Amino acid sequence: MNKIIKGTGFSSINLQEIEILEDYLFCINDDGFIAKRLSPNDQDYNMVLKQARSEETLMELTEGQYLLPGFIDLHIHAPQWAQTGTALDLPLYEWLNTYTFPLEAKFSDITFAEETYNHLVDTLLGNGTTTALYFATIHEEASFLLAKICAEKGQRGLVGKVVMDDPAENPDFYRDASLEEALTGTERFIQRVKELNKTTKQGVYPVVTPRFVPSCTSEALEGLGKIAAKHDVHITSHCSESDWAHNHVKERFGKNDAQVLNDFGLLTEKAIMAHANFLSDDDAKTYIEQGTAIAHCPISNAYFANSVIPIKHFADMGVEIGLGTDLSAGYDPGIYSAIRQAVISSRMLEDGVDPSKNAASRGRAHSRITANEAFYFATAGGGESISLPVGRLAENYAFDAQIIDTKIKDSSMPIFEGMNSLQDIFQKLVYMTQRRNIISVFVQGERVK
Ligand SMILES: Nc1nc2[nH]cnc2c(=O)[nH]1
Repeated sequence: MNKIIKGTGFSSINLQEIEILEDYLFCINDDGFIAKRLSPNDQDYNMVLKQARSEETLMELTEGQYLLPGFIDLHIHAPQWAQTGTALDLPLYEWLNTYTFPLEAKFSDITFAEETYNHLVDTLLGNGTTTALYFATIHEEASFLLAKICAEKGQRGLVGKVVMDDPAENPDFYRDASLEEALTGTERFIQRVKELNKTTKQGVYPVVTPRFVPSCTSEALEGLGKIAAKHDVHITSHCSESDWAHNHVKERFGKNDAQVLNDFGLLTEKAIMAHANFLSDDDAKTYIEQGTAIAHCPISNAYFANSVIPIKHFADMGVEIGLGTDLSAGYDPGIYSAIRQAVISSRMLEDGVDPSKNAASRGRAHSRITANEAFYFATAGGGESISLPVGRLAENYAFDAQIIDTKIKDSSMPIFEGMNSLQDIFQKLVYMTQRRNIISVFVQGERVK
């Protein structure tokens, strides 16, 4: 074994249940997978422990330290890192045109891209995000640079070079030069990232990325669907995010976003669609049939989605769901905040928000999710969404993990001797971990923080 980690970890079994892996040994092989997981009751436990000690391959967590799976961010606009924490005062359409497109246009400058992307990937790893699905920009070089930075820093990156080719919908200063260039550039990008992946232990993956239906011509959407099928790659986009975006697509095509994307071959097992607030039940059934996932972005939804997505309803139907920060429509680079906001927003949907209405008609019943469910979305659900063996501290999964130290200096974690069960501690980790508590991060068995 390459290394053996001894400690207490938490990992999702399913949406509701968390496994408490008390004092387990996690045996990591040279390829960075968990080859074996041993509990203190297992016969081999003491022998493996002794051997690891003598071979100096053992890493032992100390008291107050816990292991969690690394988080998976299913929706993040890398160039928008530069404006994160600002510009949240306008509705989606105006926000895109006033702030976001002018910023993204600057990524023709590779030096600016390098500075922004290095800082972002370091920040995400520091916050426990071991896998990220990125929108880059329309620029091939800057998009490829982002994939290279992920590869070098040890993050599992899924990177999309964005397509937005419709002259009627995008500004002159920021759109693809032509349909032809959008499609050939996408194919070239896919080939370059696939080549890079051959020498990247944790994997980097190209993603077909029509920005959203309103920004693309039908020819581009059709071409991208064909390219995704030909190269068997991931697909991402935005779907039915806001009143404006949802209605715009309906007016143009006479049907919902999800059905349009499906008609163009853009809803597949490897497709991840951000937001999806206005999905109908028929749309959700299409997602389930195709194996397409929702990237739930609860913070950004509070600013731009005009609604709270009934995420519990879609989870109960069986849609695959993960979480996204949606920088910079969301302001926090860490998935912990997305977990917390997912719970809070679902509670507000269930109870309703207008105190002038009576309680019985104020909210939408059965909408709340638990911390366990939101944690599932951030880990195992994210892994299922991208069809990769990540998001669990389980055998045959990549060892992507974060070590949380609850006793570190200046920690704000109220855990007192003998007061808290491990179930309580798990909840405190979910609700109260801050960046300073995340003392180590591993991706594919390699320590990256
Ligand atoms: N939240 C969000 N929605 C979008 N819809 C199209 N582009 C974007 C974007 O950059 N952010």
